[in-house]
Amino acid sequence: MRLPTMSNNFLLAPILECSSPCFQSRDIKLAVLGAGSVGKSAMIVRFLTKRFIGDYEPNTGNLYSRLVHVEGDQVSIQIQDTPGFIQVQEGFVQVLDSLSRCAKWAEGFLLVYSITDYSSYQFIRPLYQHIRKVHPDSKIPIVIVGNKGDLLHARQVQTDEGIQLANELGSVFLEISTSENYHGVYDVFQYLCKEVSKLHNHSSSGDRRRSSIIPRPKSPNMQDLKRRFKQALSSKVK
Ligand SMILES: Nc1nc2c(ncn2[C@@H]2O[C@H](COP(=O)(O)OP(=O)(O)OP(=O)(O)O)[C@@H](O)[C@H]2O)c(=O)[nH]1
Repeated sequence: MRLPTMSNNFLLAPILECSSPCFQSRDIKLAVLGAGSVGKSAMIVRFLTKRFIGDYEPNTGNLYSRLVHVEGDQVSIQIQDTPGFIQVQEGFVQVLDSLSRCAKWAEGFLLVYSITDYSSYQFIRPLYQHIRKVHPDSKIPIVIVGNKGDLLHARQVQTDEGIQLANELGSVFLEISTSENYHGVYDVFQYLCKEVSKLHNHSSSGDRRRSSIIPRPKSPNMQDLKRRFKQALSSKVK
């Protein structure tokens, strides 16, 4: 299957339609970032369809929308697939702009490099720092993924390097093969969805707590009302 190239960065997935209408009030918004052809589109499609589809048009920023199950609950997720920034020379400003917009929009991030491409690994740190800069106060979940784990003969990034980087940045790390192992991809997206859900729950319980300290409107004082009613009656009688 070839996915059509789209220029609209925030296009709502015409390719992978929702399995049923997306009625949830609060979507989980994820973004998949990485420099070059590290397998971002393949990972998203693998997660949503379970299939590995190996051939894609260069990605210009598709948004996928779908209902999925997270810990038994059905949730609506949106996944932004972002272009491989570094390789794009023309319209560089526009690409950076789309990165910033995406960083502001998403609530959970997947930073992907390919174990066969050292430069894609080197791009993870600045990406991570950019996201943290955009969300300075939040505990926004970020997972670092070393993809193409099946291409051992072409490995340029050692597993230890991935672990070390993630430890330094305080992030979660996983090395996976999108082509050979669906479960790795599934685990990564499930983890992110759970973490974002936790943040949603946390902020909504904050809302509940806030609303519980807002003073309830006072109910009318019945004794006072009765007294005034009696007074009014007795003055009429007079
Ligand atoms: N061997 C192997 N190939 C993979 C894997 N994941 C993706 N690929 C291949 O890597 C190439 C790039 O995959 P894409 O999903 O298009 O990568 P992308 O990051 O979306 O690339 P851009 O569109 O340039 O941003 C394709 O030929 C995929 O088939 C993997 O785990 N193993």
